Amino acid sequence: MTDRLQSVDRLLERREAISDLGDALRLLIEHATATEAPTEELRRAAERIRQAAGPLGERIRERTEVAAADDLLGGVRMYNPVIGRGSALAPPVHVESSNGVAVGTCTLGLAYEGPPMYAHGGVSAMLLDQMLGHAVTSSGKPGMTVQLDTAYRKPVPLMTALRLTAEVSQVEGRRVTAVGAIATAERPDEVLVTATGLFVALRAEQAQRLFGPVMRPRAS
Ligand SMILES: CCCCCCCCCCCC(=O)SCCNC(=O)CCNC(=O)[C@H](O)C(C)(C)COP(=O)(O)OP(=O)(O)OC[C@H]1O[C@@H](n2cnc3c(N)ncnc32)[C@H](O)[C@@H]1OP(=O)(O)O
Repeated sequence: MTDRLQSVDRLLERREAISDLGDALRLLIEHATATEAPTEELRRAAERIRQAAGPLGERIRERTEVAAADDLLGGVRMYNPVIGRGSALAPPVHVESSNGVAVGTCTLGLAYEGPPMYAHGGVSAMLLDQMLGHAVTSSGKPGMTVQLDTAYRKPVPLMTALRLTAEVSQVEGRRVTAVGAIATAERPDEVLVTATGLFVALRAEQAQRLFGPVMRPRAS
């Protein structure tokens, strides 16, 4: 096997391990949010979790470093808080996108609760910001969100399969507008939340100023 294939194998193995750890963390968060276990059990669990966290903290990256398992240009972000399979914060949303259109699926657990039984409005906005970002990126003109307007029409139920959609609606020079919505998978035509986002493609000097350290090739 060539070195390159071996390194690809190692990368895929690492991503699989990161996803596995992400799954375990999401299970932990969901159980820790839903638990009515005895108080003593909570104290024991806190101690065991601190023990598990210790070794993970022994080798950590700086803010200016991209995770070794990520591929920025290839769109792999293992710790993104919406789509990252390694992120304890991410549902995670599974997204397919092309030509300015994105479709996502996820189910939100009790950890995302705002009003009882329903998603927090900030979570819905976060999901939609990400979805709009995918639509915009897949249109070939990636940018950063400069404005996000959300309209909450009906509450988003937890523990229910959701369907998220987004599409580019307007391109004006460096400004790209995208619109998106959240519905349940069962009733995709019943809109629960909508969003309109304005994205701005960065000028070269803006990209350098904001992302300079992570744009440099990794030292091997
Ligand atoms: C995994 C793979 C897939 C990838 C999928 C990725 C999904 C990620 C989704 C998450 C996206 C995010 O959350 S991004 C994170 C949140 N966003 C941010 O932190 C952005 C913070 N904002 C900024 O740093 C700055 O605003 C910049 C650098 C974006 C733009 O700089 P600027 O100085 O404001 O704007 P400038 O370049 O001069 O001008 C750009 C044009 O946009 C206009 N403009 C700028 N802001 C606004 C505004 N709020 N409303 C209207 N118009 C605006 C200007 O008037 C100008 O128009 P004209 O003169 O040209 O006509």
